[in-house]
Amino acid sequence: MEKEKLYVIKIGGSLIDNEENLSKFLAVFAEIKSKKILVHGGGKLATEMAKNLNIPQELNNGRRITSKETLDIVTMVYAGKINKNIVVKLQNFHCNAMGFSGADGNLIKAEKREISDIDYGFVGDVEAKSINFQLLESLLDLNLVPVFSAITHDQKGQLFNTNADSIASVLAQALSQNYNVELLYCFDRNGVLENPEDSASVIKTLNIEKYEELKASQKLTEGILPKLKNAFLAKENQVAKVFLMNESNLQNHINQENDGTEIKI
Ligand SMILES: Nc1ncnc2c1ncn2[C@@H]1O[C@H](COP(=O)(O)OP(=O)(O)O)[C@@H](O)[C@H]1O
Ligand SMILES: CC(=O)N[C@@H](CCC(=O)OP(=O)(O)O)C(=O)O
Repeated sequence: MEKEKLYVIKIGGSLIDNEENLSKFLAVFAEIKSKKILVHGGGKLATEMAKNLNIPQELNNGRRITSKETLDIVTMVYAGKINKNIVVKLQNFHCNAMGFSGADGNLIKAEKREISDIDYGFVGDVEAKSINFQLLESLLDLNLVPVFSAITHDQKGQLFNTNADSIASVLAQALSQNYNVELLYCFDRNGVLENPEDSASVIKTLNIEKYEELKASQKLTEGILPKLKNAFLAKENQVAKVFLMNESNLQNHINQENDGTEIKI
C-alpha cells in the first residue's frame, strides 16, 4: 500500500522576524491539503532579546551556547512568543494548529550535548528514536497540525535548546516509517547557491560529492551548514524528498514545481 503524503516544513529567523511575510507564508501553509507539521526556529529574535537584557550570546558552528539565563530566554521566545504567534495566525486561517515544545506529551526527548572542546550548556541533541511517534501519529489522525518550537527535554526535569533544523530532520526521519515524507527547509535564499552573492546560481540537485566540494571551496558558511548536515541525515535515513528553498515559493513548490535545491545521495 502506498504511504500517505506528509510535509515537514521548517522556517527560521528571517521569516519569523517579518510579520507580513510570515502571515503570507502561513496562509499558504494552512491551505496544504496533505498532512503537515511545522517546525520553527527564531534564533535572531532570541539574540535580540538577550542583547536587550545584557546577556552575551555565543554561537559555535550555528549552535547557541546555552547558559541557564539563555535557556530561560529561548524558552520564553521559542516555546512562548513565537510558537503562540504562529498558532494564533494558523487558527485565523482555519488550520487547527497545536503548539508544542518537546516536553509536551514527551514528544521529543533529547540528550545533553556531550562536552568535548566546548561545553554547549543546556543544548540537547536529538535522533529519530527521540520522537514519540505514537502520540504524534494520533495527533495527525485527529487532523491536528503540530507546530514545534526548538525546545526539548530529557524527561528528568531539564529543558534543552535544540537546533530547529535538527528537530525537523528527526521528525521527518521518524515519520518516514509510516508516511511518504517531504522535508522542506524554507529560508531566505532560493536554495543552495553556487555563488552566495548570486541568487540565480541555485544548485538544482546536491549530492554528497558536490556538497564536499562546496564546503572545501568555502562556498558554504554559517547557517547553511547545520541545514545541509541535517538535510543529508534525513535523506540517509529514508526521508523520501528533501529540499532547501525560498520561503516565498511555497505555493509553487506544492504545485509540483519543485523549485529550490533537492538533496540526493
Ligand atoms: N552557498 C550558500 N547558499 C545559500 N545560503 C548560504 C550559502 N552560504 C551561506 N549561506 C547563508 O545561510 C543562511 C541560512 O541560514 P540561517 O540564516 O541560519 O537560516 P534560518 O534562520 O532560516 O535557519 C542564508 O541566509 C545565507 O546567508
Ligand atoms: C542549540 C541551538 O543552536 N538552538 C537554536 C534554536 C533556534 C533555531 O534553530 O533558530 P533558526 O532556525 O532561526 O536558526 C538557537 O538557539 O539559535
